[in-house]
Amino acid sequence: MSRIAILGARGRMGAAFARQWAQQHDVTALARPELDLSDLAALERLVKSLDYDILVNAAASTNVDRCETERDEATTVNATAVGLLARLAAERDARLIHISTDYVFDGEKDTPYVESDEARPLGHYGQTKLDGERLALAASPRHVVARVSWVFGPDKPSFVDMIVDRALKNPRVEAIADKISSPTSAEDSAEWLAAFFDPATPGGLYHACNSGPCTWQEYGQHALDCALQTGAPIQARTVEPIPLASMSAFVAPRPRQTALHTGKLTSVLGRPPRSWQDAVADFIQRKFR
Ligand SMILES: NC(=O)C1=CN([C@@H]2O[C@H](COP(=O)(O)OP(=O)(O)OC[C@H]3O[C@@H](n4cnc5c(N)ncnc54)[C@H](OP(=O)(O)O)[C@@H]3O)[C@@H](O)[C@H]2O)C=CC1
Ligand SMILES: Cc1cn([C@H]2C[C@H](O)[C@@H](COP(=O)(O)OP(=O)(O)O[C@H]3O[C@@H](C)C(=O)[C@@H](O)[C@H]3O)O2)c(=O)[nH]c1=O
Repeated sequence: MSRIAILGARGRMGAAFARQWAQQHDVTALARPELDLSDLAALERLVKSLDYDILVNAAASTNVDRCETERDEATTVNATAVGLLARLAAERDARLIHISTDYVFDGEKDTPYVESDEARPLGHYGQTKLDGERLALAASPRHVVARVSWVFGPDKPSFVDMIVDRALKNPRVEAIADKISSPTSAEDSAEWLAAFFDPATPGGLYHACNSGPCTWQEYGQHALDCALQTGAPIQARTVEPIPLASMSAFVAPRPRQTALHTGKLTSVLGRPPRSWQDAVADFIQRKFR
């Protein structure tokens, strides 16, 4: 049994971590009301008062467009606070597991990114997350940075819920068909990341998403197909393709291709993460059960 402190415990990933790990471990789950990452002095006081072997940071400024305008807040929460957490964990010989993103990449590569590929963010969100990664990894070789992408899970709606909800209400739905990445089940990631509770598992940078790339349109179409199989009264059966360039509301530039290669995680787990299709099917079946 490990003593695990989770920050961001009411987020899409943090809530899944808290629920799953509490079954076997001693979990302290902290959300923004208890702990605000933008108040660095309060953060230091509170984290110093905690008892933990593993500190997990799933808190972040995750609104990609807002990060472009609220730049200082994004820098403090996604980078400076992470450096502080990494130092505090290292000082007590504990491991930090910090969650990062595919948006550290510029998306110019045509094949899935590996951990050693150069990161070149297009926007401030990606830049602050990259800065956070570097601060975390510099503080201790035992710390872990897990990059995820297109997260979905039962604790907070995501793109998958949005597309299914639209298709329940409308005869026509559309999604971006010229942007590629690798969806990540929050619940699966809780299972993978538990491998790092063992101090013998090497620290460092890992890509931690479900197996296989897809476009946003393919991701949405598969979610609709799975919802139809459950008998859900879906009106729109086809997700119509639209180009990324048509998303006029997007403030930050989005990378075109950020699928993540999971070979390094596979070597830790002894098996590849299951496919994104299986993980989405499982999620949709439970959503409509
Ligand atoms: N969602 C996605 O598709 C992706 C997410 N990621 C990364 O995964 C991690 C988890 O994201 P996810 O769970 O999806 O996102 P959520 O937005 O669901 O969760 C982030 C949590 O951080 C909390 N938070 C934000 N600012 C602060 C603050 N100043 N102090 C304390 N808590 C704060 C939020 O609190 P509140 O609820 O009060 O706002 C929220 O609960 C993040 O590091 C993100 O960068 C990476 C790639 C893709
Ligand atoms: C893909 C898509 C999104 N949208 C909307 C939904 C939402 O309001 C807005 C932004 O969508 P998303 O949040 O899915 O996209 P985005 O903000 O780009 O999501 C990112 O989140 C951060 C945290 C990450 O780290 C990235 O990996 C990525 O998943 O655009 C559409 O209307 N149609 C679409 O086809």
